[in-house]
Amino acid sequence: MSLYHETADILSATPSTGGNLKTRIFGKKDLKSPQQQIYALALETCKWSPVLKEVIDNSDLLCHERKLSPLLALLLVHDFILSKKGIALPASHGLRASIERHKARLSAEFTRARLRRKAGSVEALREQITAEFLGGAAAYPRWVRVNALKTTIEDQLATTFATFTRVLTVGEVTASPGKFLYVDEHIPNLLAISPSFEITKTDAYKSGAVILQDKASCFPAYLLDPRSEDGDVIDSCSAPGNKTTHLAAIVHSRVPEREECTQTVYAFEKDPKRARTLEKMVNLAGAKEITRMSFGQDFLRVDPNSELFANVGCLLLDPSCSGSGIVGRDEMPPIYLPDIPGTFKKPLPSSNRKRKRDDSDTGKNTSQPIMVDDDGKETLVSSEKELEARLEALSSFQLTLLLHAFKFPAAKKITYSTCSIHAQENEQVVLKALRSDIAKERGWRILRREQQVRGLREWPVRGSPEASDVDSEVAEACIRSYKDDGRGVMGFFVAGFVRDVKPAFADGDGPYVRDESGRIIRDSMGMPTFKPGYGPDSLGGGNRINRSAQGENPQHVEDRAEENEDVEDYDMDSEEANDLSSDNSSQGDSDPGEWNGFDD
Ligand SMILES: C[S@@+](CC[C@H](N)C(=O)[O-])C[C@H]1O[C@@H](n2cnc3c(N)ncnc32)[C@H](O)[C@@H]1O
Repeated sequence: MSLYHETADILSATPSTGGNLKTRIFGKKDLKSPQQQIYALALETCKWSPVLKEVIDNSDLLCHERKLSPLLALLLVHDFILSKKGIALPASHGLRASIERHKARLSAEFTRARLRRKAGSVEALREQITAEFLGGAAAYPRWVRVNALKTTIEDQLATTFATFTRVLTVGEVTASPGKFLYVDEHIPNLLAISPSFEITKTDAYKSGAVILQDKASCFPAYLLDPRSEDGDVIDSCSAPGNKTTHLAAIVHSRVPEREECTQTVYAFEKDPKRARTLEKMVNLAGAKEITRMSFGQDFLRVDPNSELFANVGCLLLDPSCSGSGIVGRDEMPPIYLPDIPGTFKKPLPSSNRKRKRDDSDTGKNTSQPIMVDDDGKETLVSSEKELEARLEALSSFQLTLLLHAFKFPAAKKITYSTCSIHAQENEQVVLKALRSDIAKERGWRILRREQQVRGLREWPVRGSPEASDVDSEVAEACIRSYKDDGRGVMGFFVAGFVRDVKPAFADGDGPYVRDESGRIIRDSMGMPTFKPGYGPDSLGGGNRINRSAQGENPQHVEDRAEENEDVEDYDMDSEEANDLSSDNSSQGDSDPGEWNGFDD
């Protein structure tokens, strides 16, 4: 089936199919065309559909080409008029011919549609259409993290953003159309720019010099504040890699000139498919030297007492969560279909097809909302009870992960974050962790507000006192953000934990016990550390290149990266591009396999 038929199928699926555009595409296993190409075509066609509908209706295309469905016509005319490469079919293909036969008429109608909108050029029309399409989302700026591994904020202000007008508040960025820019006051190297600007078309974006990352999503790495004296860093749940590359940039920025970086960022990602996205992002961001990735590795299976991690002083935990803080998560984009000749005008599909299960055939609307977590995993939540059960499962996994992080012998700083607004996944996990035996044994405490890095100490939105069991120190220490509160960020939560650590291997009561080969077999608490099948020892060392173990040929990774180039014509932002594989299931579904080693 062609790209156009597959995309039409996705867009014509009834609301009962459930899911938003992303989950419908990336959750589908049997697509022949590249998922990101289908996604970009579908999204751009929806965006342009008010104009394309006019062009198709006024040119009588569907009267002349009876075999074309309205959706197929929209998709083909989109590419014919707006894609640099035109229709992605051989010149002799019937579908392509059915559009190109009407070349003159379609082009003329497109010009008329542009002039009716008083747009002086196609570029001006594109800006107008993008702003209209963004609708409510236009209240959110585009957050752009300047990647210190590749460039500086000064360079970017003088090049990529040279034509922007600098404003003093984030609200001004979205208040009126145009090109506005705000240098964030809380997070270093972060900019907010007008959402209609097509940053994905810039060299800075394509080269990884700038990364699209919501402001709140920059909180964890900044709060963790890894310094050279903190040793190595772990990112336990890494894909698609926004925070991993942010960590690497912070580590890099602290290496004195002419000195080598001695720190390593270890990045774990349980889902092998998402791990490939992580790899692409790490490479593009120039973070490969500092980062060591372990593909398909469950962080819970990592032995904290392995020698490889003896120098790990910081851990960032950003586990799977309900994703309830994500902006625009629940919606399918509106699409305006051309009229079918000889029929009554079809009413336009509702502009916000809310994610409810409805049974259009029977006329019954069963209204069963679907919860999509931040990995794209879908759960039907038809009652409060089901939501509670889902949150309970997520929070128990999140707590397990946090308690596992507490076990790293040299660790002295941890951040825990979610893009959820639910207290069960946030303050409640923090409280349970603080009250745990391991926290008490190892001396973990909350990172109090006054101890936090300046930007986050000054960030005004804090944890909920009720959710923190009225512990005001914990509530103040927790950092939150809410969508729709005018600050232009997504809903997010982060808290930090700290403890004092004596010099390496002095954790707890005494030194480690090693076997003849030097391997640690008992930790400082006298507990055995080696379990067969766990940790790097089980495969004879942690530095093994693991691609072949997964049947992954490095060349294939390159090939896929090249395939993705095809979507350059479309506006696909990094969250979209990076979140290529939202189809994984995130919890409790892994083969309790073994250590896969790090990619070198
Ligand atoms: C919220 S996303 C991480 C986003 C990432 N930190 C970023 O900023 O780009 C959670 C990720 O954790 C992965 N994950 C879930 N459980 C895991 C585990 N036990 N070990 C390693 N990765 C895990 C999921 O597959 C998912 O990719």
